[in-house]
Amino acid sequence: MSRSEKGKGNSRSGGNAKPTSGGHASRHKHAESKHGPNRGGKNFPVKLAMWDFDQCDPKRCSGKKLERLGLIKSLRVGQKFQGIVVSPNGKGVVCPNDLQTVEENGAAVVECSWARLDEIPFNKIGGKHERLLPYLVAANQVNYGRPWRLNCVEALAACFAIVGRLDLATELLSHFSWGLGFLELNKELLETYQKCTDSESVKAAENAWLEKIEREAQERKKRSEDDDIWMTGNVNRGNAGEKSDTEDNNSDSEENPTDSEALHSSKPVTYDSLGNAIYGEEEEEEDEDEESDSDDAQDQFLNPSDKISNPELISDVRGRLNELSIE
Ligand SMILES: C[S@@+](CC[C@H](N)C(=O)[O-])C[C@H]1O[C@@H](n2cnc3c(N)ncnc32)[C@H](O)[C@@H]1O
Repeated sequence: MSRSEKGKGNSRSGGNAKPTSGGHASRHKHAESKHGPNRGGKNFPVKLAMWDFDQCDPKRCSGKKLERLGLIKSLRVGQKFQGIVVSPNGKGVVCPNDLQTVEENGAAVVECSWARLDEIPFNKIGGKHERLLPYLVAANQVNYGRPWRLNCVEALAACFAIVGRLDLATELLSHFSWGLGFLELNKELLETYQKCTDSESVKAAENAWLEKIEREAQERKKRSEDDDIWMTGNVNRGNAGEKSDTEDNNSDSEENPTDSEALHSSKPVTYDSLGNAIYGEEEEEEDEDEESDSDDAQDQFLNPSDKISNPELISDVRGRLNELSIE
């Protein structure tokens, strides 16, 4: 029986989705001509594998790119993997104690769409060492800045970095123009996780980080509300914004608008990493970034805590926690 026939048989007994079992001939031809023979994932120091359910845009799919490069091997439904399986179906999180398993048996991912996880027959794939990833922020062009939603190459690299093999993480990500930005964006967090031991200690570090960024967001919100009340001045005086001849009110001039004016203006307010409010001009820059190539857009948030200190993102984080059944 050929490999693809075996895959078909197994996927029938599993869920609805069928993995592509290594892709069709033309893709292999492409891999051979451009990057040398695809040796089924043998071009990397440790084993890399994926179950590919062919649900993503092939042009943007990091798993397919790794396959074209001959770095990763495709597994079929029904086939289990002995190394660390980084999966939304994981129970514990990847931890430094996983180092030996990674070095001896490698790491695998599930190449599928985040929107179609319910189609994946998780009971027919995976292995003994299925793991979630702790809180990390995506740097890829599709989900840039989103916590937990890493793509396949980021997920594999995160696993390597957490177990202390930053060399493998760097090597893998260097095949992607935005790749090393992932390590930069998550530097502090990855260093924190690397200092842990087991799954529980990584989880504790993750919770401490989440509490910290949530506390910071609350503090910024409170500071902005306090400033607002303070700068509004004595409402009993009526003409709070009117110029007077006293020195105290000199800053209320057109040339030097107060924070209150800025806060009440229609211009949007953003915050820098120190919690300082920035009014107006920043928005234009962000718009430019949005329109520009997403590689440039990465420069916006180099500190993960900056990105998450935003009420919308906090609720996004909570949403992801629920989606991934993380307490
Ligand atoms: C849902 S797929 C999306 C792949 C994407 N289309 C790409 O181009 O790579 C990403 C895979 O990476 C792994 N992954 C990413 N983030 C994860 C997390 N927070 N916990 C566990 N696994 C994760 C899982 O194997 C997951 O199925």
